[in-house]
Amino acid sequence: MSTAVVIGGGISGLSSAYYLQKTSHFSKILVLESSNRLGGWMKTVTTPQSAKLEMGPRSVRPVGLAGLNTLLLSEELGLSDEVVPVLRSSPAASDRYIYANGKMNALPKKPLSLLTKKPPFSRPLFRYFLNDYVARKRPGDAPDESAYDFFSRRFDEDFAKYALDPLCRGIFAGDCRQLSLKSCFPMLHDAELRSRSVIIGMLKNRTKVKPIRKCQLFERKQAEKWASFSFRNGLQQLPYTLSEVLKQNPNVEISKHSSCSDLEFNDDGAKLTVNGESVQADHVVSSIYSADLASILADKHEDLRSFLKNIPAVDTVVACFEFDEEIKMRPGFGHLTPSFVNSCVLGVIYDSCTFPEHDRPDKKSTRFTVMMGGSWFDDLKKAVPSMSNKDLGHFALDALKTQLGITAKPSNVCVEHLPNCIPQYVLGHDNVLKNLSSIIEKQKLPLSLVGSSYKGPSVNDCINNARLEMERVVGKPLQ
Ligand SMILES: Cc1cc2nc3c(=O)[nH]c(=O)nc-3n(C[C@H](O)[C@H](O)[C@H](O)COP(=O)(O)OP(=O)(O)OC[C@H]3O[C@@H](n4cnc5c(N)ncnc54)[C@H](O)[C@@H]3O)c2cc1C
Ligand SMILES: C=Cc1c2[nH]c(c1C)Cc1[nH]c(c(CCC(=O)O)c1C)Cc1[nH]c(c(C)c1CCC(=O)O)Cc1[nH]c(c(C)c1C=C)C2
Repeated sequence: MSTAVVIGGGISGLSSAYYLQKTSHFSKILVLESSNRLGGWMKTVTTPQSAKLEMGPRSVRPVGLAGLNTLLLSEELGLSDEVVPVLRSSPAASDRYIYANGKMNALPKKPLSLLTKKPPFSRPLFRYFLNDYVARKRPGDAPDESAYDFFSRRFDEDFAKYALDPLCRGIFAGDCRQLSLKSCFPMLHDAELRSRSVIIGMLKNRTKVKPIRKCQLFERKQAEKWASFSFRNGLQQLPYTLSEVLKQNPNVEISKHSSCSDLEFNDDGAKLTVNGESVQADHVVSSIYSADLASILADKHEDLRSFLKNIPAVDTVVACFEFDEEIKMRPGFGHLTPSFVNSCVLGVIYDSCTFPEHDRPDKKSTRFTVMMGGSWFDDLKKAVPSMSNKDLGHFALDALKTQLGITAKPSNVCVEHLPNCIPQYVLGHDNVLKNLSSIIEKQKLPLSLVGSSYKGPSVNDCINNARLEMERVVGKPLQ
């Protein structure tokens, strides 16, 4: 009997177990989750009036191979009729704003609008794109470059400040001056190597994704032109359904309230300590934050630990609001704030515009999410010294007032502090990954590293990277 132990019951751990149980490579798969719920950062709170509040991710983009993989998985899990799509024609897909210089600035969405100067930018956007055409190219072996330096060099510093800076806050809750271009935006990095202009290089590299087998959800997404999607009961429905499907397999055991506190590899595989008891495994899949893995690894794995600890992560505070009235405002997905405008408040999501299906069904209401902290968590601590959920809620409500003019009293407020929730791919991240793989390979450790710490933070990345790694373990493609 051979056993695989998966540490962590978030989307990465559950997808790893799902892909593993498709083969008979292991006769037993044990998923350990330290908390009392599955899903990790994917967490939907349902209010007593049946509104859905997303405390973590809220939508998935069905683009690229990884997006297709999530559609395939959703269909396999029987979730096709539960999908709630956002169409490309919806303002929630096309309209995004930057709150800067005291007002809301719509990001250009039509090619013609690139020709005129649109605040907050000081020049028409096509001028930045001309810069890209004549910009100095760096050799392929040049040292890792920050996203900010790349954008300043290729486009303009103004563009980096007003467009890239908020974008990095809206994906990594991070500082573009510290994030690695190559690790955070590999497509841009590759485009520069391939072409004189990054924009042309990106356009050239657009490949048509084709499913390896019939996928009705993919066909629907193409026909209906989806920009993103969630599920009827919120995004948490995906990990919950995954766990329900896994529980039907007698070879899989999912154990909540099971914290792994020690992990040591030996000649027989691996020995784990779970709630004080010893568990033996032939293979270990770690889906937890890399520095948390470092903290449970035995001293003899110091080489591995030192690289795992080298991947920083940031905390965020998520504040969800529900107002029992219709709040009239410009439609869109939401707005972001550049760090020089308001370091603590990263941005606001207009949830009711994106997923009206998640509003309470019995009366008109409006939901918003304010995201705070990230790389500027210390500034948030200074602004809200108590860091109590109540005070953080008031601080977020103040931002809604200043940035959107909302003065109504919310009927529901849900605030959560998410520690180390977004790993940061800072300069040198690619080297850390190379070192980790090389140690695992050289020492033949029966260890898989999956999860948002390594090769992409999106839900799509987490699921797709879990599949790719499980394929490596079992030595064959898994569909
Ligand atoms: C606020 C926020 C908004 C986001 N928005 C989006 C979005 O809109 N779209 C998108 O695609 N992505 C988004 N993301 C990113 C995405 O949600 C995450 O990257 C992804 O959910 C991470 O999943 P994971 O399984 O890798 O890790 P986690 O969700 O962290 O799962 C790890 C699990 O392991 C458990 N665990 C930890 N230590 C132990 C231990 N020692 N023993 C046992 N169990 C342990 C934890 O309790 C947890 O359940 C967002 C993330 C955040 C935080
Ligand atoms: C704390 C602020 C954050 C907001 N979203 C995230 C954080 C950390 C995390 C996140 N958001 C997206 C992804 C997936 C990226 C992908 O490759 O699919 C992650 C990890 C999606 C996303 N959200 C925004 C953008 C521009 C993107 C990229 C993909 C896309 O174009 O849809 C915008 C955005 N995010 C946040 C806000 C307030 C916001 C506003 C417009 C919050």
